[in-house]
Amino acid sequence: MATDVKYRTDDASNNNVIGKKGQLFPKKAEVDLSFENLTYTVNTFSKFKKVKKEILHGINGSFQSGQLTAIMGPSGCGKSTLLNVLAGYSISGSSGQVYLNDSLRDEKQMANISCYIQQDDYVRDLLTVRESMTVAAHLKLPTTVSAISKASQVEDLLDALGLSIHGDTVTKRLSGGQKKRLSIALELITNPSILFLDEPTTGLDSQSCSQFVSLMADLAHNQSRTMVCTLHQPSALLFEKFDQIYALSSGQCIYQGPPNFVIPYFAERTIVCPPYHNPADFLIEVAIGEYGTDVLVKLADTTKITYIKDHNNCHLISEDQELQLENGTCLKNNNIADKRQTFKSKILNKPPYYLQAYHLYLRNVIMYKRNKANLMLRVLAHFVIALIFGYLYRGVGNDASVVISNMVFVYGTNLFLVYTGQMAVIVSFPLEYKVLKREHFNSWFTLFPYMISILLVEIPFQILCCLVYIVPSYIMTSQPLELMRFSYFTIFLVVTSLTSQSTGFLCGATMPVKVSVFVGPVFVVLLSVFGFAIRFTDIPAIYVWLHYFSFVRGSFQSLVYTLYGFGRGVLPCSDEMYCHYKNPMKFLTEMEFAQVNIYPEFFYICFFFLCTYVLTTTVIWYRLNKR
Ligand SMILES: Nc1ncnc2c1ncn2[C@@H]1O[C@H](COP(=O)(O)OP(=O)(O)OP(=O)(O)O)[C@@H](O)[C@H]1O
Repeated sequence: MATDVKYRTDDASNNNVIGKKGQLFPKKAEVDLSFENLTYTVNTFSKFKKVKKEILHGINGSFQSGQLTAIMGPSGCGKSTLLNVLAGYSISGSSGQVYLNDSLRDEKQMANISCYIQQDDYVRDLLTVRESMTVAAHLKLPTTVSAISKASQVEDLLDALGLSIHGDTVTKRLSGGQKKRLSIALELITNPSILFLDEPTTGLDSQSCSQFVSLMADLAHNQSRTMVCTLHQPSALLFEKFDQIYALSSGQCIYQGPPNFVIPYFAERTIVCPPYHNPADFLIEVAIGEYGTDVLVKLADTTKITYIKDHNNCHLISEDQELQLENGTCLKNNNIADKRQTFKSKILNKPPYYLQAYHLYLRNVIMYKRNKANLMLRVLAHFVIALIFGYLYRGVGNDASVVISNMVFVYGTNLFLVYTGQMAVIVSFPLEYKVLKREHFNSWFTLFPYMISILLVEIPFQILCCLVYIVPSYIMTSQPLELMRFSYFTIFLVVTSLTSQSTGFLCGATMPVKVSVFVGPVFVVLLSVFGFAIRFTDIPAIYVWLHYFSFVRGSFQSLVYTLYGFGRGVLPCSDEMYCHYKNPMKFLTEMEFAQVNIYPEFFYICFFFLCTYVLTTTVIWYRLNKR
C-alpha cells in the first residue's frame, strides 16, 4: 500500500527497486501515452489583425511505458509545443485526443501520474540538495509516510541519481548536469508514471549528455516509466541510446520508430543517407527539407495513414517487425496490447494546508538565513537612513518653530518605508514565480499555503526593518516620549509599509519586471501627493476619490495627528521672537488635519492590505492555471 509506514508498492510481488539500499517506492500504473489528431493553434498579430497560426497539424503518436522517447526536429518545428500540450501545460488552443492507456486524458489524473521538467533548471538555489529533496518529500508524500521513510527514500533517490556525495551542496553550486539530475530526483519522489523533459541535455558536455541519457533510459526501463524528452541534434552514440524517436518537421510527424530504423525507413522512400553520416543529423536534414519539401509531405502523409485510428492499436515501427507501410496496414504491437488495462491511478493524499504552509515556511526560513548579505543590507539601509534623517531633522519633534520641518520628516519617513516595503518584493517575485510555476504545476502544493508561507517570513522581517528605522529616528528627532503616541506612530508606519509591500507583490505578480519597477513607484508617488502637497479643497472633483483611495495619505495624516493631536500641550519655542504653531491644534487646523480620525484610517489601510493580497493571490492563481 502506498500509505504504509514502510513505503511499499501497491503490488508486493512487483520488484520496484531503484535505490541501492532496496527502498521500495509506491508503484504507479504503467501508462502508455498516445494522441490522435493533435492540433495546436496560437493567436498572432499581423498588420494589427488577429491571425490564427497552427503549430501542430493534426499529428498522431504513441509513447510507451518502459521506453525513452526523443522528440526530435529542427528548431521551431514544434517540439516544446508538443511536449507542453501532452503534459497539459498548454491546453487552450489545442484540439485532438490524448489517451492514457485506453482512457481519455483527465487533467487531475495527468497531474497525479506525470511530471514536467522544463529546460531551465528552476530549482531553489539557496537550499542544499538534501534539503530540497526533504522539503519535496514532505510536500509531495502523504502524511502517513513516516519521516524516517521519507528520509530513507530521499537517500535512495540521491543514491540512484548519483547525487549522494553532493547532498550537502547548495544547489547554486551544482554543475548543469547535477542540477538536471536534481530536477528529476525532486519529481521522482512520487514515482510518476510519465516524465516529460524539455531539452534536458542542453548546456551539457558530451560526456555529461551521454551519462544523463543513460540515466534517463535506466529510469524508463527499470520502472516501466514513460519518458519523453525533446532533443536537438544528438551525436550518433547518444541517438542510439533512445528506444523511440518521434521526428517532427514544421508541426508534422515524419517518423516514429526506433533510432536504428531511421536509415532503412527513409531509404525505402528513396531518401538515402550518405555513408558514415550521423543518422540524427540525417534525420534533421530530412526534416528541414534538404532532401526536398515534397518528400516531407509524403512522409507526413505516410505516418498519418499508418496510424490506426483505434488508439488501442496505435502504430509504431518497431525494431523486430517488418515494415508493412506500403499496403497501409498497421503493425500491432502485442506488448502494447498486453499493457492495456483500464487506467486508474490512486490520487495521493497531500498533506493538509497547514502542514504545507509549515514546510514551505521552514524552507523559506532556511533560504532567508542563507541570504544573510541581502537581509543585512536591508536592515542596515533602514538603520543608516534613520541616522541620516534623525540627524537632519534632529530635535524638530519638540519645537514649535520647526513644526513644518517635522511634518516633512514624517512625510519622508512614511514615503521611505512605503518604498522599501514595495521595492523589496517587486523585483524578487518575478524570479520566484518561475520556480513557483514549476512546483505548482507538478502538484507540490496549493497556492493558499504558499502565500501564507511567504507572508510568514516577509511580514516579520519588514516589521523588523521598520523598527530599526523608527526607534533611532524617533528618538533623534525628539518626538514626544509617550507610549501611546510612539505605539500609534509605529503601528501606522508598519501597517503602511506592509500594505505597500502588498502592492509590490501585486505589481510583481501581474507585470514583467521592467514594467513593475516603473509602475510600482509611480503609483506610490501618485498616492503620496494627497494630504501633503495639496489641500483637500484644491483637489479637482474628478480626483477626489484618489484622496480617499490613498492609503499613503491616510497614513501620513494619521501620523501627524498622532504626534500633534490627542490634546498635546503647548510646544516649547526655540525662536525668541515668535512661534506661530506653539499650540499644536492651530497647526492641525491650518493643515486641515484637525478632524482626522485615525481609527477608520487604520481600518482602511488594513482593508487595502487585505484586498491587495486577495487580488494578488487571485492573479497568481489565474496565471498558474491559465494553460
Ligand atoms: N504563443 C505563441 N505565439 C506565436 N508563435 C508561437 C507561440 N508558441 C510557439 N510559437 C511558434 O511555434 C513554433 C514552434 O515553437 P516550439 O517552441 O515548439 O519549437 P521547438 O521545436 O521547441 O524549437 P526549439 O528547438 O528552438 O526550442 C515556433 O515557430 C514558435 O515561434
